[in-house]
Amino acid sequence: MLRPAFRWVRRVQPGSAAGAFTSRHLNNSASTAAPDNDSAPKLPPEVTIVEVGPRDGLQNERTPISAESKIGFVNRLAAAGLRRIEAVSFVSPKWVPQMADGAAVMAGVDRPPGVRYMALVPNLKGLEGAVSAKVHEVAVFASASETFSQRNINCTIAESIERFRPACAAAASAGLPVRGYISCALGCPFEGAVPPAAVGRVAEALLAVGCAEICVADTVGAGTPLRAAAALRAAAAAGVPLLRLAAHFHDTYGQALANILTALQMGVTTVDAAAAGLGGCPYAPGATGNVATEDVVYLLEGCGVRTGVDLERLLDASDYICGALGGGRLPAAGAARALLLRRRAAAGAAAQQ
Ligand SMILES: CC(C)(COP(=O)([O-])OP(=O)([O-])OC[C@H]1O[C@@H](n2cnc3c(N)ncnc32)[C@H](O)[C@@H]1OP(=O)([O-])[O-])[C@@H](O)C(=O)NCCC(=O)NCCSC(=O)C[C@@](C)(O)CC(=O)[O-]
Repeated sequence: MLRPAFRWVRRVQPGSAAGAFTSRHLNNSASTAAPDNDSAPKLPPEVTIVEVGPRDGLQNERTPISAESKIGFVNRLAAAGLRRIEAVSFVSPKWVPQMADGAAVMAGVDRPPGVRYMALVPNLKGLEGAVSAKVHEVAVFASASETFSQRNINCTIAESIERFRPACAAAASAGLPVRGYISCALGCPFEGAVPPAAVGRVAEALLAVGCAEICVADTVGAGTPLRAAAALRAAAAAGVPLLRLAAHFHDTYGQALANILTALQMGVTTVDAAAAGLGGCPYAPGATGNVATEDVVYLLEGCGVRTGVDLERLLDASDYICGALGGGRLPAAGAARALLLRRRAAAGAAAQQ
């Protein structure tokens, strides 16, 4: 059984901010107010959502998206209250053409106080691009699976760590904190099951090269709560403090929210999500989108956990990027889809009056 390391509970009082949130977004037949009884999940009072839509969400889109649209998306996410946004990557444009305009995107985004932009970098060259673009944080990305490492960044896990070493040193000199992703931590599209011990080894190596935060990532979105807990426990046992662990779950098998609750009950307080559930990795066949930010906000605020995100403004961002992607794009499911459809129906009805 999973034993929560932390026992934070925040109960929602009628009329509180979280209560007001639920009444605006629910039908009369349902309520997300946290039950005032001992069966309520033990959750932290607040959670940081790292918005990865502009990078992980868009990198796999086949049709080129203009820098202007990416900038409009990022600015709306910041306006919605998201305070850490993975906006771009500086990777080889031959490998991921969609992300080739990272410098132009970063040159165009608003920089409101308190908003931190992050860039994904695979090596020193990428780090140099990120520093020039004046991001606030960078992320390197290793894998717990050898095959995925080869397919995604064309080197072994050990070689990837050696590439990160100079990049992390240069980031430290530039004053940029580094996040280290562990991709395929809950399973690999090529190797299948990934042992938690592999996650622990990579976590230890990423810490050793200077990563300040370790992000356990379910790249294929096939993990379940027990597998999520085992991977997070392995990273924690390798020496990563719970408050420096982040959870990144794709939702291919519809397990992401359950996995997030598990992570939060263990004491993790940082989770990744992408507006409108965008996403997928070009080198992870079969994997679909990230857990939708709307779904995470809806769940957490409904459980009395503060996210700082304004759901209406988040929908502005999702509506905007879905429009830019064209083809009548909508989130696949969940609160993200329901809320966006409801908003569009209301706008349509208002236009007819
Ligand atoms: C790592 C490499 C570069 C190795 O690629 P390579 O071909 O082995 O390396 P190379 O050093 O021979 O470089 C090839 C070319 O790329 C250039 N290059 C080299 N580095 C850079 C750079 N930073 N920025 C711009 N250009 C770069 C380099 O200069 C050269 O250019 P050329 O001489 O041929 O004209 C390549 O494999 C790569 O860029 N891979 C990135 C793949 C990627 O972005 N995948 C998606 C992100 S990972 C992910 O989605 C998972 C995650 C993090 O989200 C977690 C989760 O969801 O679970």
